[in-house]
Amino acid sequence: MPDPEEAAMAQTMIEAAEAPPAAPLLEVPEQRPEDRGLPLVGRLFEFIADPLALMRRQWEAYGAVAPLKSRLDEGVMLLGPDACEEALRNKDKAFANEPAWGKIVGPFFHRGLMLMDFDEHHGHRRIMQEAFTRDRLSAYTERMHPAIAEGMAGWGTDAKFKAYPALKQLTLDIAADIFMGGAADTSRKEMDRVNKAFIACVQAAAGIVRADVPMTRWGKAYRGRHVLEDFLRHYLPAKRATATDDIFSVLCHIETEDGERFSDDDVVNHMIFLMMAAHDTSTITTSTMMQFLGQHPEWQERCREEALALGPEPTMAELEALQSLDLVMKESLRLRAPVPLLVRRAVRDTAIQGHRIPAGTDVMVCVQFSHVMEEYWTNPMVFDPERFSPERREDRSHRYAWEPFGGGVHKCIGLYFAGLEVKSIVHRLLRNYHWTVEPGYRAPLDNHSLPFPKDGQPINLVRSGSNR
Ligand code: HEM
Repeated sequence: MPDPEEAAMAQTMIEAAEAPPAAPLLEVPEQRPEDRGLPLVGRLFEFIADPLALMRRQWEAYGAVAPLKSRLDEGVMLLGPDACEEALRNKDKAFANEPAWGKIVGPFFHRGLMLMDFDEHHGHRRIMQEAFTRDRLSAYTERMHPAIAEGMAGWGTDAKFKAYPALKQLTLDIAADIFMGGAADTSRKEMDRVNKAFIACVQAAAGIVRADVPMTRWGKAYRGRHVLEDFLRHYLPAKRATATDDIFSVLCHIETEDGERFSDDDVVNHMIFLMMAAHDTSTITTSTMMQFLGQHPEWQERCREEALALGPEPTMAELEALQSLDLVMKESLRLRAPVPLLVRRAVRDTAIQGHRIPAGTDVMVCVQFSHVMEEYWTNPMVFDPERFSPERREDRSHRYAWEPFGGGVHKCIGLYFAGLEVKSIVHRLLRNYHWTVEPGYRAPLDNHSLPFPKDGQPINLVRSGSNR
């Protein structure tokens, strides 16, 4: 009997010998002089003004693999789901996260899961997976409802309600409970300082001076990181001592089947990253949903009917079965991906879509552009949640046509958590409020870090129920 492994290897060799020779690799197109942008920062300001417009211009000028170079960086933009898929699947392990994300958020979120690579990332992800099992998610959901009810208690009727800052505060309050399990030793004033420290870290992504210089975004973030570390280390011994169902305690106690656990440093680093990863993304998604529901009363009513059919504190399974809300969430994530672009660095020579990508190249995986390409979506700029319905499933036009949570080994580990949090918030809003937004309103986005509405996203909010 031939050894099956040897037989398979022989078969592979025969196939390789018979395969037509690989086509020679193309070079990434030369950047046109008019696309050089400003000295040093290149096209940064063009990106900040309108990322999608820049992505579109690049696609039209160069196609799926577009040069984006400045005096400091050798970059390539990947446009369209084929190119994005190749980079995110990372078949030959040529792309690393740490050197790319590290340049943007590194000192403040170092050793967070997204900033780890290859075997180390795999090891940490296996442990962290234990914090996101269905049982755990179900426990977080139960805890979330009272935190949301309390956070929303102060909201009243207001013709110019600023939805974005209110939701940001709400998701911070939820995080204090679900992630931290409360912070009994910390006064309200001290907690505000911690929140500010956290926000300083998040905002560092848009810093132009990338060093510890006082008063700059990075300077503030360096100090912020210290505040966060001190805060978490203060509570660490108590969290290690007693297992509770907040994420901080869970990270202290989880272990894999092989008995692997997080060290104290790991717990602190993962906590800081997790809070960052969960916070702005969920806030942006919720506020986008509020905008579209305010502009499309028929959808708001449809979602409200489903919300009223359930109690005020639905279980995880009930939330997952809210069909209309799910369609609205997917469509909102499509039109405004909270993370519009992912970054990688080639750590060895590789190729994307037949183009040579030398080691050292920074690549930008342009998720948001895939979401609005006419090749994959009908009337892509129109809010049409039904496109995700079982009859249409436009997102199936390509495996990476809709990729708000990324793909490959770094795909968002919190995507189910995010769905539960966002839906729990909107569920309660639908039961207690009606709201409208001007049909022609377009949120003026600040794109320095993740895209948020600069005007706070005013809505006309009318209270219609009493914490039901
Ligand atoms: C709507 C909300 C969210 C969106 C759109 C989102 C999006 C993403 C994306 C695009 C990535 C991939 C980054 C990359 O490949 O470079 C990612 C990774 C990650 N996300 Fe989320 N996220 C959301 C909510 C959350 C929440 C609620 C948590 C935690 C509770 C979380 C934790 C993480 C972590 C830990 C990673 C790194 C995973 C890894 O590298 O293995 N995210 N997220």
